[in-house]
Parts: sequence; C-alpha cells; structure tokens
Amino acid sequence: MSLLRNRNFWIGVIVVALAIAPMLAGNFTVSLLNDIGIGALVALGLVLLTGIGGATSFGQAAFVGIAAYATAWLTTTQGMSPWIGLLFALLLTGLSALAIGMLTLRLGGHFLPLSTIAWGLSIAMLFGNVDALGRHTGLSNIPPLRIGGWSLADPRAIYYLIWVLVGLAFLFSQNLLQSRPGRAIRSLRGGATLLASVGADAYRVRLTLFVTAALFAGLAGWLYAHMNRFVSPSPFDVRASIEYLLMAVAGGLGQLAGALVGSALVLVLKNGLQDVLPMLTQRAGQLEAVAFAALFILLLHFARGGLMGFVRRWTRGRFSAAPAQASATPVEPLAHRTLPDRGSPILTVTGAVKRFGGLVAVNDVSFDVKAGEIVGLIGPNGAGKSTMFNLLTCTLPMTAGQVRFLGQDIAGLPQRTVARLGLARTFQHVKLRPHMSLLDNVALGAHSRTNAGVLKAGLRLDRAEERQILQEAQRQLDRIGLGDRAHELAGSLPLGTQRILEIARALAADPVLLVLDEPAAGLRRKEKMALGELLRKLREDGVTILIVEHDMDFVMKLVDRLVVMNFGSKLVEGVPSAVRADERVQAAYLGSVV
Ligand SMILES: Nc1ncnc2c1ncn2[C@@H]1O[C@H](COP(=O)(O)OP(=O)(O)OP(=O)(O)O)[C@@H](O)[C@H]1O
Repeated sequence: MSLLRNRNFWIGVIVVALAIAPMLAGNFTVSLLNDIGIGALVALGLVLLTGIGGATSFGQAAFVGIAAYATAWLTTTQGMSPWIGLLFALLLTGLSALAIGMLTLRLGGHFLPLSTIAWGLSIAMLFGNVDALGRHTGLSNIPPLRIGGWSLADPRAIYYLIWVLVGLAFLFSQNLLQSRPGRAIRSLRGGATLLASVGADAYRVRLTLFVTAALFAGLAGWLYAHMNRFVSPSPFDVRASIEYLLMAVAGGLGQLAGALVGSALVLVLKNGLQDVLPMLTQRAGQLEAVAFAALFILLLHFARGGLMGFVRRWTRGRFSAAPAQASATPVEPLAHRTLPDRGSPILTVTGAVKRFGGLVAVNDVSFDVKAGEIVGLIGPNGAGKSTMFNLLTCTLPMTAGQVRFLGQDIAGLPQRTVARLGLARTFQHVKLRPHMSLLDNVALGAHSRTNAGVLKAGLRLDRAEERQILQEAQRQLDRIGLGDRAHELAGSLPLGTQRILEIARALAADPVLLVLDEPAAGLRRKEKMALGELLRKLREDGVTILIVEHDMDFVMKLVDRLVVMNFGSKLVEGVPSAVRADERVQAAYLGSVV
C-alpha cells in the first residue's frame, strides 16, 4: 500500500509505460497518445494560469493556432527548417500573449474571461481570412520534423519528441512552483495588496504567467503542425479552447498532474463518443457537444478538484510534491539593510488629510516614529486609524499632507515601492496563503530581497538564492517560535498563530519599520499575551513598530508612545501613563478601559 502512495513510484511507472507504449500499441493508440501529450502541454499552461494563478482563459487554443500557423507559414512558403519554425512560433506566440496580456490582464472580475473569449474568437477568425494563411482551406504539405538524418514523420517517431517535451514542461513547472516567482504565482489568489505588501507587482506576475502558459500552448501548436502536416482554422477556435479548459478541470486544476490526467480523460472519452454516438444517432456531432457540456456541469457540481482531487484524498496528500525544505547546512545569509541609528526619525507624517467625498476621515494629523520604539495609534471606532494606516502604507492616496519615510516623500508611491524601501505591514484580516506551508508563506516575505525570474527558476538555476530564502524563512519562523512547524499548512493554524505568522512574513523582508494593523483583533487572552511578548522581543532586537490597535489594555502595556485619534484628528500624543490620565481621552472613550 505504501508503495502505491509513493509519488516517485507512480512517476516511474508512467515513464516506463510511456517509453514502451509505442512498441506494444497499435497505430491508433499511438496517435491518440500523441494527441494526449499535445493536449497535456496546453492544459498544463491552463493549470498554472487558471488553477494556480486564478485567471480563467477561454482563448488558449488561439495561442496553439498562432504557433501552428507561424511554423506552417515559415516552413511551407519560406522553405525554412521546422527548428527555425519553433523559434519563430514561440517568439510570435510570446509577443502576442504579451500584447494581449497587457491589454486585458488589468481587467478584474468577469471581464478577463470575457475578453479571452473575444480575442480567442477574433484570432481564429483571422486565420480563416488571411490569404497568406490559406483562408479556410489552411496550409498543407508542412514538412515533418527531422533530427539529423532521422525523420519524425511517423507517429511512433514524433511520439518520443512529444513526450520528452511534455516531461520537460512538467519538470519546468514543478521547479517554477517551488521558487521565488512560483510563490508569487501561488499567492496571486490572495490579491494584489498581499503581493504589493511583499514588494511584488501582481500585474507583472500575472503577465509573466500568462506568457508562460501561452508558450506551453505555442510548443503544442508547433508539434501539432508538424505532426499533422496540415493546419486549418477550426482546431484553434473557442470550442477547442473550452475543450482544453475542460481537460484542466477534469484532471484537477490545482495540480500539475491534472493536465496529463485531464487530457487523457477528455481525449479517450471524445474518441469513445465518436465511436458510439454514430451508432445511436445521425446527429453525433451535436450530441458530442452536449455530452461534454454535461460532463463540465457534473464536474463543477461534484468534483471541482477533478480526478487528481480524488487521488489526493485517497493518498491523503502524500502524492503531492515534497514541500520546500530549508537546507541543513548553513548558507550565506541574504544581505541585510543598514538600520537607522536608534532614536532617529524613520517615519514623519505632516498635516495628513484624507477626504471621502464630504467626509473628512483624517484631518491634519502629524506625528513621527523613531528608530527602536513601539508607537501605538489608537482611537475609538471610526476615529480614522485604518484610514491613517492606509495613507502611510500608500494603500490609499492622500488628499493633502506629507509622509516621509527614511527622509523620502512616499505619498503617491505604489504600495510595493514603499514595501521595497523597508516598510513591512500585516493585515487586519489575515492574508496568508492557507494551502502553502508556513515556510513558503514566510519565504514570500523575502521576495523583494531576491530576484530569480521564471526562466531561472524553471531551469533550476536559482538554487543558491532559493537556499538563502528558505534559510531566512526558517530563521524568522524560529524567531517567532514556529520553527518546528515549518511544513504545516498555514490554513491549519488558529487565528492568533496566523497573525504571528504574518509578522514573520513581514520580518523576512528585513524591514526598517513594521506596521501592524490591529494585530490583537479576534485573539484570545493567552494569544494576546504571546503576541505582546513577541513584539517586546522584537523591540529588544531593534525592530521599530507602529501598531494600529483597538484593544487599549493590550496596547497600553506594550508601547513606548501613543498617538490618540478621534473624529479624524489627533487628540493627544504621549507616553501611556499620560494618555491614560488625559481627560480628553477618557471622554472620547466614554469610560471604556483606559
Ligand atoms: N473608503 C471609504 N469611503 C468612505 N468613507 C470611508 C471609507 N473608509 C473609511 N471611511 C470613513 O472614514 C471614517 C474613519 O474610518 P476608519 O475605518 O479609518 O476608522 P477606524 O478608526 O479605523 O475605525 P474602526 O476602529 O472601527 O476600524 C469613518 O467614518 C468611515 O466610515
């Protein structure tokens, strides 16, 4: 039983089975396996883009088509080698994806999937209307691939090339997900603000992912053209795109293996239906579409995790890849910032004003934070604390006033730029990635201190830097007392521990200033005590903290200085004992614990 649950055993079985399949199988099966491999390449891009990155595409077949037509045109009309065709096809697909992505990926909600239908339709229509591309007749006599003197015209010969490329694409994707850009991709569903808080640009991450997925589709298109030796518009229309999406959904959108399983499932089913339906009706074509639509609906109702979702449950997750691990032997630590001298001003807010229409949420507020202290920003409900927090982390634009961080005016800068300058934050409503390990969640925090990109990560050329990141993440987990739970999933932690984990993620950015948004909200007494102890320990280590908090009792015992807000204005500023004794503060809180 344990062997059956071993991931590497199954990978070995699949590789051996694929290697001997052409020797045992008939022509039809080999051709079907070729189609499955090509489908798996496209579906793999969709698992990354849609399943992991959260951007649904109904236009992936258009990228298959761009590559297929590009190589078909170059090799038939210009007489070039199919290998030059590969470069041309990938270049054209990558550039098209870049242009389309730049135009559409900023669209939120349902507009993105709708726009993919629009460009999916128009590109397929383009193929059918350009003379040079043979209009609806397409392009034929595409030369077969050759490796040296070996022709890959025979389906059994191109089979090996297809499956080696499928294997490499899976390996690339697997490496990518266990890396710096991979953690950012896996965090896309957490929202742009989460990524901005670690210095990453969600739009750029999504665009890179979109181009990567398109390049997988492009590779599939190139293989398709030289395998079939003929291209026409219909295999690249929106119907084909939906079929690729169905493959990814049927296999399991959350896991890379889902692409392979889904492609096999859909194509075997399709072939089965094409055999059976004509015996039952003369309208087999229409019935096939109905059968697939029904399958799609059933999957969405009963098996959103696809076939791999069942496998995962059966193996209780042990089938998935080994989690990232910090290296046992120490490596060179990531570079640290030089921190400002204790007592020197880090953050200076001058005359901050924020208006929402007629409502003045923050009204001429000024205060500063000096290196090495914990400052609390407090006030009753609606006092303007959260708005002030958003102003100084540049989540909201200011109406008037100035915020200087390390001597630089940061008002109006993008949030991610401010994060890169050394201002790290946590969230009132915790923003962790529940399906990522504690180690991966904290490693995301070091994003802005490192720079490996998709290509480097996919080719595993980032390992030295990756070891440094994981070592830093483990160090921060040890610092907050969660070092021995590094491989647990963040979603399994209670709220209090999740808040502390967010602090570790912020610390992994090596910040100059840590800004905490109501860290004690929703915590039980014991959890609050643990949090207080951790923050005191961080202050001893020289970390500067600004804490926006509701819980007066918690904050009074912790901070060096308090800024009290009421009705959007600064009411009082001083040490906790003076603030506690101030009549204006007592009146503002109307007798609550001060
Ligand atoms: N996006 C917005 N649009 C309009 N009004 C807003 C917006 N955000 C906040 N406000 C208003 O600004 C005022 C200050 O709100 P803010 O959330 O900053 O206060 P707070 O001190 O954080 O309150 P709480 O402790 O209840 O979270 C409130 O009257 C609130 O309704």
